[in-house]
Amino acid sequence: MKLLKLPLNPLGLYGGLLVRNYAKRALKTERSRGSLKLASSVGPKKKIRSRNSSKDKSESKGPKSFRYGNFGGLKDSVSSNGEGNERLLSKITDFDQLKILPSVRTAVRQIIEAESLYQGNEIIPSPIQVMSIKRMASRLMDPKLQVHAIAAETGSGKTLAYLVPLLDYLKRQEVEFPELWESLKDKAVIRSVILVPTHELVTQVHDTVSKTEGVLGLHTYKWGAGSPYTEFLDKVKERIDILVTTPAKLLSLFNIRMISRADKLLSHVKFMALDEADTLMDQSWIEETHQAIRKMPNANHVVFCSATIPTEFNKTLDRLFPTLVSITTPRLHKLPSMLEFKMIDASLNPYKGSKIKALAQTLYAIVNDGTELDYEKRCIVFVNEKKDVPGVVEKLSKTYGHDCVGLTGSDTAEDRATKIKTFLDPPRLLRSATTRNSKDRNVRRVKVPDSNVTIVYDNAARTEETKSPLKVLVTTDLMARGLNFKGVRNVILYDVPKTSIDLVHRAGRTGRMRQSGRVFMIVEKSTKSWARAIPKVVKKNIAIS
Ligand SMILES: Nc1ncnc2c1ncn2[C@@H]1O[C@H](COP(=O)(O)OP(=O)(O)OP(=O)(O)O)[C@@H](O)[C@H]1O
Repeated sequence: MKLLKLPLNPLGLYGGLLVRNYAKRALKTERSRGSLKLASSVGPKKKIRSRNSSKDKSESKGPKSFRYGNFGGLKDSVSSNGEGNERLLSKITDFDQLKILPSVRTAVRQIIEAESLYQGNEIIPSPIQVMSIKRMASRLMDPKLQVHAIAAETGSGKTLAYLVPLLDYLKRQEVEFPELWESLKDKAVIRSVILVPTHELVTQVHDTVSKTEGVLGLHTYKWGAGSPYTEFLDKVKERIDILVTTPAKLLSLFNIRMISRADKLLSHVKFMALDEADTLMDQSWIEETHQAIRKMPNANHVVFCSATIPTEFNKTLDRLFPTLVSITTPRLHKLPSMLEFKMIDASLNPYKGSKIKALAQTLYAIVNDGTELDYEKRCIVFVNEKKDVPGVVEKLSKTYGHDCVGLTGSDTAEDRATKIKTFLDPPRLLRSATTRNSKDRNVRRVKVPDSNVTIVYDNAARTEETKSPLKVLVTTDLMARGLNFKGVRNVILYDVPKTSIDLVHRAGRTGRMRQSGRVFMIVEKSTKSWARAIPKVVKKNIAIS
């Protein structure tokens, strides 16, 4: 499809353009002083090329870097200014060294203490947090539009990487622009918006954001699946400093009869963040996302955030926002460093092609391997197709007796929230750490034939009072994005993911923020050639592209 390139104004203003592969309409973007005006021109509706029809370039090129799946599709992760970043990251090891208001620093520490499972001796900013806070602090209050794209590996603390600048912006606006603040503080306005793709993420991100209300006196609101309009209206009357919602929900503002001027509510939004941005800018989302962004024309800051930068997404952002500043860490597109990656070949004995048997064996190994002895174990099983979830759940529950739930987009929002809670919460302590008499504890290691899986039999895990129950969640990519499964140590890829993007996000549900984690991938005749290299890629710390 020919790209329709319209003239770029030397002052950085830019005409419309055709967002290839994603949008059906030309996006016409122009920028006036300090504000972003996105007006869609009714560009000719272009047929969206289906992703599978595009010949995957990596197939023709052969394995230049580690390309994976039908089409790798990840932008080669050359992090900008590698040298400089290394120096910066070695110097800054404390939030006190970052230019943020003391009250915001206090709020950040409270959030991390309340939420993080990482029990290091002191709280230190993660690399992406250092880089994004440092980068944005320098011109945070400039009246001109600034666009940033934050990208780092899964579980690296990206939420705070965009939230800290947002909090600092709101609080500095109050202090440095007192007249403006006086005119806003008692008004029905929304000051900033965080857009995410799923209602689970609305809840998760708002749980974090709401922890700032006490120390920073901010009014936050999550407008999720079940939130009634009347509740929203009550909240907005009291001013909403940070609204966490989805693009569709934000757009529904314009369908509420009781709100005559929804545009006025959003005219004061000065900071917007799009988390899991490559999803929000994907072909199935971009219409809504584009419209939602257009409804906030006076934003000073637009921050895109993701753990993966698909090539097309990168091109789209470059064309939509030529002044965009990308902030990436050297670990972008690498699987978490603490991850153990194991493969089970279902085509070999004893599975003889049965993936469900391979899955059952892996779960058996997890139950009996003596890990997480004093805690309830949890495992997430990812399948490629929603239609396969019930069958896998049925087999695991009925044939193998596992405590197993299935979760897909067909579930109601309430059911999804109930089912996922056990996996998002920190691990449940089963009993005080029982001392095991080491002399009668024996551990046997049995290697599963033709695989790199070793089953560790630990008798301490098998006696009734110390048996660790295992809860299993079977789901799809719907739950692979952004969800912070706290302390989940095991992810099983029942199907080989179709793309590198899916692989990175699924595997990234474990091994988060310097914690250990294991990924077991079940391969079969048709997939093992692709997948064979992955354990080495992880071991050698190579980026997946
Ligand atoms: N500086 C820090 N020190 C310790 N723990 C942290 C720090 N920053 C964030 N965390 C914790 O790390 C975990 C992962 O953070 P977060 O969910 O923001 O990661 P992410 O990069 O957004 O992951 P994903 O790419 O999967 O969305 C959370 O439990 C969070 O509380």
